[in-house]
Amino acid sequence: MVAAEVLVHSSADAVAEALAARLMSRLLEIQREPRIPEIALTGGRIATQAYQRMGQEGRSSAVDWSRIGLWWGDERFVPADDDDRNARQALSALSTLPLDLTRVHPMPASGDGLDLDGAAEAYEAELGHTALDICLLGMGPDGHVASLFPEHPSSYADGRVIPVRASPKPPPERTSLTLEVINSAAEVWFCVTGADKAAAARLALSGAGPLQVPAAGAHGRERTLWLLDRDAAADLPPNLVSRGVL
Ligand SMILES: O=C(O)[C@H](O)[C@@H](O)[C@H](O)[C@H](O)COP(=O)(O)O
Repeated sequence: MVAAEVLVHSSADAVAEALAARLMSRLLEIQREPRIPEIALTGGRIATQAYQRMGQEGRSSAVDWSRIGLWWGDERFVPADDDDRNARQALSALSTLPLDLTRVHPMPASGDGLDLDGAAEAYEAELGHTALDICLLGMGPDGHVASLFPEHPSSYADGRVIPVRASPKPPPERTSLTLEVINSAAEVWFCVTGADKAAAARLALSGAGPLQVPAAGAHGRERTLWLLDRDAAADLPPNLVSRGVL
């Protein structure tokens, strides 16, 4: 497994700014190969702030927004027009960009004609074995990533896309990629801010078990990047941060 790179920024805003800049730069690099980047997006405040920044600055960048595949790491199983939908938040932030919607793959919403199991199955079929270039992840204060929660059936489930019931964080019904898919991505990028994440960040970066701390089990094949603010990094061992590498 490649060592995690740990980068600490001065504030949550700086993490969002860095995430947006890094994403745009990496998208451009992949397009120049030339290839269509396939990216799994996350929900969460910082990622959404980064998407807003991309929505504002992206048009003047050299990124070809019509040649990007967008997927989601997890989704709340609520109606498509519910503001809680990760996809709705991201796509509203990115609405200024000329995305090719045939390459945009939100997870099914409730009311789309599928029950929760059917929604997970349909997304698994749609995703197939798409080679994800980057999987973005937030992390909850409990160490959850996507909708894989500690000591919860979601963290034990087999499969590539799973239905999640009785989520400890509302809403209770969700769909989620599993670690099998997340860890097949070339790169996994975490964006984690706030003092309430400090303990989980320490555990995740110190070899905790993935059933107890799902974030500990997420890593990219080629790169695992942690973008944190000072508050979230406060409990990390100093050697980890100063060397910048685990
Ligand atoms: O589906 C969800 O409930 C969220 O997407 C959640 O998984 C989020 O990514 C983390 O809780 C981090 O969120 P913040 O970055 O806003 O703290």
